[in-house]
Amino acid sequence: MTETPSPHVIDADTLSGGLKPIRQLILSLGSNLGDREANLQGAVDALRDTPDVVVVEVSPVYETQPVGGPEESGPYLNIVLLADTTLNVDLLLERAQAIEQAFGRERSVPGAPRTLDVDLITYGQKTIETEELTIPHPRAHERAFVLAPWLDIERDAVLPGHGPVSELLAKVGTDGVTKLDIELQ
Ligand SMILES: Nc1ncnc2c1ncn2[C@@H]1O[C@H](COP(=O)(O)OP(=O)(O)OP(=O)(O)O)[C@@H](O)[C@H]1O
Ligand SMILES: Nc1nc2c(c(=O)[nH]1)N=C(CO)CN2
Repeated sequence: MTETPSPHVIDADTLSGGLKPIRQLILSLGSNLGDREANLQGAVDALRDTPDVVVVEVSPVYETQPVGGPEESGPYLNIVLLADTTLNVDLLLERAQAIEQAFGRERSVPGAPRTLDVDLITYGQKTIETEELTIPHPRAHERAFVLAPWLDIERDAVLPGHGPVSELLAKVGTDGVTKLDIELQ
């Protein structure tokens, strides 16, 4: 008896010879508790130490007024990173959350002050909608604390589904976000 080969789907990874595709990734990092600068620098270092993640650009540091969250929230320091990765997006979220934990992040109410927040803004051109993850980040287009530092490191950046970051930032405005004279390594 001859065996019928089982049908299988050839995905993009298979077509590329089994090599995992490289995705360009935008990450937004924020801190408004503890030593905010040290928290951000530590997170950049931890991402640099992550196998299969190459940090390509680190934005200038911005001090930003808290958006949402409880009234007592203090100002944030925010940065944006551009990285290349071959990690799949679930592993990336896992890594981002492990780094948040390592910096003492406690999850309480949404928007609560935090030592470290790492948000995935884009993952290549992909659109992802699962229970754990929405990519592009659903609020990135309206957040000057994401758009301003992103534009600094990628002048022609485009947020998939929303358009050029320069146009989004012009719409949102830059009230409440101030570029600082701090350079992270
Ligand atoms: N693009 C994304 N990046 C990071 N987390 C995401 C994303 N999309 C969905 N999530 C989910 O959101 C959950 C809550 O994340 P978090 O506590 O960091 O929210 P937040 O930072 O308070 O608010 P916001 O999502 O508005 O930035 C996470 O557990 C994660 O599963
Ligand atoms: N300025 C500022 N405000 C926020 C931030 C942040 O990083 N910066 N993060 C939030 C939840 O992710 C909610 N509000």
